[in-house]
Amino acid sequence: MTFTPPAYRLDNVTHFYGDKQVLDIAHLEIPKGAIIGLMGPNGSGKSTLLKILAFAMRPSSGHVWFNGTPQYPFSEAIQGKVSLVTQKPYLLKRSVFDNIAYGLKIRRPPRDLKQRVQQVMAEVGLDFDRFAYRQWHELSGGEAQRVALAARLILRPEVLLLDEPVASVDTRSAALIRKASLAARQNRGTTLVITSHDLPWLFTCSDTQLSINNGALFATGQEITIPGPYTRPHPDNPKWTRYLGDGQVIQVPPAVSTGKTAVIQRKHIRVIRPEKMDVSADNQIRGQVQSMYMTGQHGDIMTTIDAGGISFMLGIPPGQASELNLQPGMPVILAFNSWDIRWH
Ligand SMILES: Nc1ncnc2c1ncn2[C@@H]1O[C@H](COP(=O)(O)OP(=O)(O)OP(=O)(O)O)[C@@H](O)[C@H]1O
Repeated sequence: MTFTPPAYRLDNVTHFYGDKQVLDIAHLEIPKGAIIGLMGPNGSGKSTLLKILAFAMRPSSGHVWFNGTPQYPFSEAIQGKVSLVTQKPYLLKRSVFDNIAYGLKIRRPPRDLKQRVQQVMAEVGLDFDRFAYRQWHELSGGEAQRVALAARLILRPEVLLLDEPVASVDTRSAALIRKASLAARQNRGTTLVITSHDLPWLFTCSDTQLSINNGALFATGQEITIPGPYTRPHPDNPKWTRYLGDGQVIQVPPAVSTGKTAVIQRKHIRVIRPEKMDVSADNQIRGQVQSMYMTGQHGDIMTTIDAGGISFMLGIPPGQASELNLQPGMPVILAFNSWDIRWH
C-alpha cells in the first residue's frame, strides 16, 4: 500500500510581528488536491498564513512539511511549486500577453508559448483576440485579477494560494475565477487555498472551510462568528449582550477573558417563519434573507441572512427551504440559545 503525504502539514506554527502574536496553529493538514476556503474577520491572520504556505515567509516557530518533507531552509525548487496571488495583484507595465508569458519566458520559453497563453486565457475567460495585446492599464479590476491568475496557472503550480481574489471584482469575474480554480484541481490536481470575505462564493468553490480567528484555526468552518463589541452586564441588563445595528439584542454567555470572539455552530441555529416563535430559545433575532445558492455540499442551499448588520450563512436542506417557502428578501427569525455560543 502506498502512502500519499498531505500537501502540507503544520505543527505548532506561531508567528509574531514584533511582540504581537498573529498566528498560533497547533496542527493543520491540507490534503493534495483539496480546495480549502479560509475565512475569518479582518486581521485574523489569513494573509500571514498564506505567506507561510507560499514559503514567502518563515514562521516565528514551528514546523512545516511539504509533500511529507520538512521545509527550511526553503529551496528555490519548492518556491516554484507553490504560487501565491496576493490581494492586490501586481501586473507588469506591459501587455496582457507579456504579463502571462513572463514566468515561462524567464525560465525556458516553450515552443508552444502562444498556445499556452491562449489556453490559460481561455481558462480565465479572457478572449485572446480582444485582450492579449491590451496594456495593463486598460483592464478592469476583475480582468486584471484574471490576468494575474492566468500568469500563475501557466506555470502549473502544485499549489495555488489565492488571497481575496474576488474582493474588488464584478460578479462575472468572480464566477470565472471560481471556474478556473475548480478546473485547475480537476485537470491538474492542483491544491488550492483561497481566502475571501464573500462567504457564499467561497462555499461554492471550496470543499472544506476553515475559520481563523485571532490567529487560531477553529474547527471546520461550521461556525458563525458574532463579532463584538459585547456589552458587559449593568443594572438595566444583567446579561452579556451584543447590540445589533437595528436595536435588537443577542444574549451571549459571560466572556472568560477580553479579546475573545463569540462563535456558534450553524447546527444550533434554527430558521423559522416570522410569525412563529420558538419558546425554547432565548435569542429570537429578526433577519432578512439576502441570497440563496445551491452548493455541492450535501445539496444544501447556502442561505445568507442579515440580522442587524451581522451575516448568518446557513446551509438549509432543500426540503426545509421549501417548507419555509424561503426566498431572497423574506423576513425570518433566527432562534438560538445563548448557552450554545462559545468564546474563541
Ligand atoms: N508586516 C506586518 N507588520 C506588522 N503587523 C502586521 C504585518 N502584516 C500584518 N500585520 C498584522 O497582523 C495581523 C494579521 O494580519 P493578516 O494580514 O494576516 O490578516 P488577514 O486575516 O489577512 O486580514 P484581512 O482580511 O484584513 O486581509 C493584523 O493585526 C495585521 O495588522
